[in-house]
Amino acid sequence: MSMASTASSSPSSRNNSFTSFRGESFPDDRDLDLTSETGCLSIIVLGASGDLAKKKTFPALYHLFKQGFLPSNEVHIFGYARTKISDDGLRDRIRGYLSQGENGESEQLLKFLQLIKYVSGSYDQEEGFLLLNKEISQHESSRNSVAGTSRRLFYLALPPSVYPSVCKMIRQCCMNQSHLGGWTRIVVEKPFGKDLSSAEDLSSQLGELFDESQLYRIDHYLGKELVQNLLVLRFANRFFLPLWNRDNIHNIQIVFREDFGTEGRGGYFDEYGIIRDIIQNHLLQVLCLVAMEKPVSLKPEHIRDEKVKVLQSVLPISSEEVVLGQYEGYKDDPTVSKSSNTPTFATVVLRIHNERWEGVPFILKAGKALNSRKAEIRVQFKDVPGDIFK
Ligand SMILES: NC(=O)C1=CN([C@@H]2O[C@H](COP(=O)(O)OP(=O)(O)OC[C@H]3O[C@@H](n4cnc5c(N)ncnc54)[C@H](OP(=O)(O)O)[C@@H]3O)[C@@H](O)[C@H]2O)C=CC1
Ligand SMILES: O=C1O[C@H](COP(=O)(O)O)[C@@H](O)[C@H](O)[C@H]1O
Repeated sequence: MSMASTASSSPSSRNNSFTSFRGESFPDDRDLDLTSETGCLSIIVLGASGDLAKKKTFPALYHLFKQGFLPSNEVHIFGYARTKISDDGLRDRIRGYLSQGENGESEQLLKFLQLIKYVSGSYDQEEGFLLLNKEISQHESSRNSVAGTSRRLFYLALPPSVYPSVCKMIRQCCMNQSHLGGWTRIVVEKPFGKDLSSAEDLSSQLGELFDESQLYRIDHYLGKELVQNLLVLRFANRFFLPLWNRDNIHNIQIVFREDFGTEGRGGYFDEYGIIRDIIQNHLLQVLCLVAMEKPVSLKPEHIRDEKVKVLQSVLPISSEEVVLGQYEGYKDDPTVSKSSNTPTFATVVLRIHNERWEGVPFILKAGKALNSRKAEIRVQFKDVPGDIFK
């Protein structure tokens, strides 16, 4: 049995999910907070010059805009990065990734682009962030918003190495005075750090600056339909329930492949590589959903608890069960170091030591610049006894 999600490579038809696992299907106690959900909203995309911003963040915001969730009289969008470009420069970069009307640019698209302003600055100096704060405050006062009553959402479309300094700058220069009913929230991307110690450091650094309720850790694979459907497939389906175990399943493959390379993303990718970029987060999340026991309920905490048990049952990986590779031409990308040995392809076999999965290999594979673009979960059942088909 194989479940796949194939993405088109045309910019305008890419999957632009903006859902974290705090989506509607997984209600969270924090969603019941009666903090302000109306009034002036500033969305600040940090790293706006980059790949994530153009391929996913701005297109996702555009989808929300088209559906009426980002009314022009309340919302303003700010892009922030070091690259020195104008407002129109940023609009030109993202325009091709936003779905357009049949006759060229729709009025809606033009209205959306007009909501976007760009501010250039560094990630560790006050100067840029003070300027950003000034722009946000100007937008708030133009909407007659009383200081402190408005909402500020900072989306870090940046390599994790700069999260601590960026968060410090936001804390120092750009906070909304939330005691008046508004709020400041921070969305951080995967990977969360580089290894265990950097992840723990990052956690404590962010924890010192923000309350947990202000922090949103995103993994966009959790918003994909195929991934969201896994819970239903596993736990609301009598057909699969009795089969989902070592007695019936021979192996499970969770595969991610892309038919394009890093394309100028070396500033982020080369420091992290395919394991941290894809396997440690997207594929492990999928593995957890495929392998976990039924959670007590759909509450995020209950799902998380079951995922943690799966991860705790994974045996140390054997080096004989790992393959690493780098595609030819990777180092020709000017943003990649000429001496890089960062893997762009990896296969790793994980073994889950528990009653359900003992002896069933979970084969995780991810690669860039391969011959097709697909994300796939392949469940290979055992042969039936007395097979007559060979
Ligand atoms: N690209 C994608 O499809 C997805 C990416 N992500 C995540 O988003 C984050 C950003 O990825 P992506 O946009 O692809 O990466 P990019 O390489 O495009 O980086 C984004 C921006 O960050 C700045 N930047 C890049 N490298 C560095 C560096 N070493 N130090 C400081 N600033 C830097 C650059 O802006 P400037 O120089 O102008 O300041 C760049 O435009 C990563 O954590 C990634 O995991 C998540 C999901 C999908
Ligand atoms: O997180 C990431 O995901 C994208 C692939 O996402 P998809 O939704 O288009 O499948 C990948 O290209 C990128 O390297 C990685 O950072």
